[in-house]
Amino acid sequence: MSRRSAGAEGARRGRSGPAGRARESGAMRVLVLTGTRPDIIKSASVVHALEAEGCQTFLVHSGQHEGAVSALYRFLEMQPFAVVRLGPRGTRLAELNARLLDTLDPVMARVRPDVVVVQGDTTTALAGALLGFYQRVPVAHVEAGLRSGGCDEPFPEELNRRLITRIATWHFAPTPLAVACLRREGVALKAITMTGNTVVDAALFGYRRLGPRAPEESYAPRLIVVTAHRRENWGAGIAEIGRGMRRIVERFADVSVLWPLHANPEAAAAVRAAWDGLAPDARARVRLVDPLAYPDMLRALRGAWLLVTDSGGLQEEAVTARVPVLITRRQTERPEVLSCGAGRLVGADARRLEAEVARLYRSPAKWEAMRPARSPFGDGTAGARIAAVLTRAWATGRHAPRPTTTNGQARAAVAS
Ligand SMILES: CC(=O)N[C@@H]1[C@@H](OP(=O)(O)OP(=O)(O)OC[C@H]2O[C@@H](n3ccc(=O)[nH]c3=O)[C@H](O)[C@@H]2O)O[C@H](CO)[C@@H](O)[C@@H]1O
Repeated sequence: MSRRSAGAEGARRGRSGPAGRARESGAMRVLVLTGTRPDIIKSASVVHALEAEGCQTFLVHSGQHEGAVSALYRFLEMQPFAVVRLGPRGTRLAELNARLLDTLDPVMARVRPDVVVVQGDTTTALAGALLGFYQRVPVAHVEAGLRSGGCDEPFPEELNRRLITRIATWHFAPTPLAVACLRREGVALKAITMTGNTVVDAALFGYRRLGPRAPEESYAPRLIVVTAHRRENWGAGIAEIGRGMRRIVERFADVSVLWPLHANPEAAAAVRAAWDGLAPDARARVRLVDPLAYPDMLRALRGAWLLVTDSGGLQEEAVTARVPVLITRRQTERPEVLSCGAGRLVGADARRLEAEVARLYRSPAKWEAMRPARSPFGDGTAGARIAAVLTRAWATGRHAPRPTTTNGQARAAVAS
C-alpha cells in the first residue's frame, strides 16, 4: 500500500491532519472508499461537499482498478489518503473479495472513521460495507436502489447492490425509481434520501474545469462515440456491435466513429476485427483508441451526435450532455434514460443498431426528441445533499450504527 497523503492534510483545502491528529479535532471522520474509475468519478462531489462542511475525509482507493487513476484524482481535485495495491491476481471474484477484505480491514481500523461511504455496486463497495459492519461503523450507500430484475444480471453487481442495502444506515438514491425499489425491499423511508446522481455533479464540475469548447473539438458533423465493456457483451456481443457500426459507417458518408477500446485485450481484438478490409475512405472516419482520460471523454461527449454504449455511467452522462444514446443491452438498471426519451435499448444486435441509427439520421426531429432539456439524474447537487444529511446526523448524534434496512412491518414479518 502506498500512502499519498495523511488524512486530508495534503488535500484540497488543507483542513485535516494525519489520522491520529485529525481524531482530536472533533470533526466527523469519513472514510470514502473507491475502487474503479466510475467510483472515483461518482465520489468526487461527495468528498468536495464533505470537506466544505468541515468533515475530515479519508479517501481510500481499494486497488480493484489499478490503471491510470492518479490523473483522474488530480482532475477531480481529490487526494487519496491511501491507495491499496492488491498485487497480481487472477479474475476470481472470491480472490478479489478476500483480498479486499483483508487489505482494507487494517486501513479502516487505522482511520477509525465515524462513517464509511461506499458507491454503487462494485466488489469494493460490498467489501467496504461488510467491513463497516464488522468494525461497527455505519455505512452510507451512494447510488442506492438501482435494480435490474434478477439477482445475477449484471453479475455480480446486482447482488452486491442488494447486499449493501441490507447493511447500510443511509441510502442515497439517485432517482424516485431507486427510492421506490428500496421501499419495496422494506427500507425505512427516513433512511432514504433522494439526491440525484453524483455523476451529474462530476460532469458539471468537469465541464466547468474544461471551459468552453475549443475549435479543435469540432468533430465531423455526426460523431458517434461507442463503448462496449459489459461482461454480458464480451465475445459475440462486441463483435455484433462492431458489425453494426461498420454497416453504419459504410452506409452514411458523413458519420464518423470514436471508439475507446476496453482494456481487456480480447474485447479490443473483437472490435478491431470488425473493421478489417474496410475501404480506406470509410476507414479514415473510424478512430479506435485506448480508453480516454475522463476529461477527453467529456470533450468527446459534448461533440457527439450519438452515443452507442453498454456503460452505466455514460448513459447518465449522455443525458446530461444532451446526446441521444442507444444502449447495447437487453435491459438497463437506469430505465429513467428510456422513460425520459433520451435512450433506446437496441441489444447487441447489428441490424437493430443500424436501423435505429438510420431512423435518427433521416429524422432530425426524432433525434431532437431524444435530447430532453432536464436530466432525470439530477441537477448537480447530489454531493451537497449527501454531505448535508451525514453532517446533520453527526450534529444530532444520530450517526451510531444501527440496522435501518427493515421497517416495522418487515421486522414483524421476519419475526413471525
Ligand atoms: C452493472 C453496471 O452498470 N455497473 C456500472 C459499471 O460502470 P460503468 O458501466 O459506468 O463503467 P465505465 O463505462 O467503465 O465507466 C463510466 C465512466 O468512465 C468514463 N469513461 C469511460 C470510458 C473511457 O474511455 N473513459 C472514461 O473516462 C465515463 O465518462 C464514465 O464516467 O461498472 C461500475 C464498476 O466498475 C459500477 O459501479 C457501475 O454501476
